[in-house]
Amino acid sequence: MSLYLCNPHKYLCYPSRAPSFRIFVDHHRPFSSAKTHLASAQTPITPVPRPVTMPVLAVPIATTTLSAIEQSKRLAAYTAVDKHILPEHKVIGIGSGSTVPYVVERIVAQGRELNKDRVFIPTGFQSKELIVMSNLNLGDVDQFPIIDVTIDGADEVDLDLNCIKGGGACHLREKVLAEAANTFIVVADYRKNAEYLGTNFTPGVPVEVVPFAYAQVLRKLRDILGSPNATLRMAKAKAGPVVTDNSNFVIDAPFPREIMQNPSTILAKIKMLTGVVEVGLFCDMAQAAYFGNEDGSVTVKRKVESRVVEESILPS
Ligand SMILES: O=C[C@H](O)[C@H](O)[C@H](O)COP(=O)(O)O
Repeated sequence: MSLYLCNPHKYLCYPSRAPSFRIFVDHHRPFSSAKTHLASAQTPITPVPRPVTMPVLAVPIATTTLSAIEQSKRLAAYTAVDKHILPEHKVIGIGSGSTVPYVVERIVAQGRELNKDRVFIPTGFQSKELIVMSNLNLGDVDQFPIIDVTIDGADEVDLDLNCIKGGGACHLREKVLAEAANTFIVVADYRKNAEYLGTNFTPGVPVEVVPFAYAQVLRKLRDILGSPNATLRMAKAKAGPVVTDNSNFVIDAPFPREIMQNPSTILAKIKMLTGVVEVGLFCDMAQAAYFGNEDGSVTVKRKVESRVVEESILPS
């Protein structure tokens, strides 16, 4: 079998290893409806032009002087890519948020030769655009259900590497890609490195719900599960609620410290509410978290035989 990944900008097709038929990956369809086309080995390769001309390699990172927080995000992202995105890794999950553009920037810097045989799986609209605009090969998790490494941001990470995610409402796809990955790595600035979840990130646990069930889920979160201030997340520049990439709503449910000390317990309870699609608590999923610090060092927390060890990488 040959895998041909059509590059949307240069219209090149890259063959993979096993010969017998070709799979064409159409970069221009929304990833949710991406289709794989089978063709005989003799079929000519037909490029699919992007309907709108977009700049190549336009990873949206400010070129002006970076703030301390942005530098910390970049430091974490660069260090994690250097340690975990190795030449043998061919299927790579790309998370969402403001730290992830630095991940993509560092991957692009590994060079065309390494990246031409790789496929990158997005966790949402933002990361799909990042991948396409960086001239990397786009795939989806239904085509590549086993991912070598997924790197993603987090809203907060606790002592045991449990995470709150979903501040950008991407946690459903993010969790699927984290689960699909042999290695799931988190990158963040120093503000996200906490003892308990909910310490600095106070809006609460993001809960994706199907729209028609939101009122019932909200009521149960408030009255039964102990989050009296749970609220439906409202959009900033649109009247009405935030609508996710999967056409759902998001409830933010803050819980008191005693509940957040056992995130997997509350995760299971929320997940059992009918109408809940996914919960932004990632328990026991990350193998390592990289936190960029203001002094230029990186704090690394990683799992070693089910224990979490912490080390510091000092600025060179
Ligand atoms: O839904 C959004 C994601 O979970 C993000 O990865 C998370 O919000 C962290 O984003 P940032 O890197 O911007 O802090």
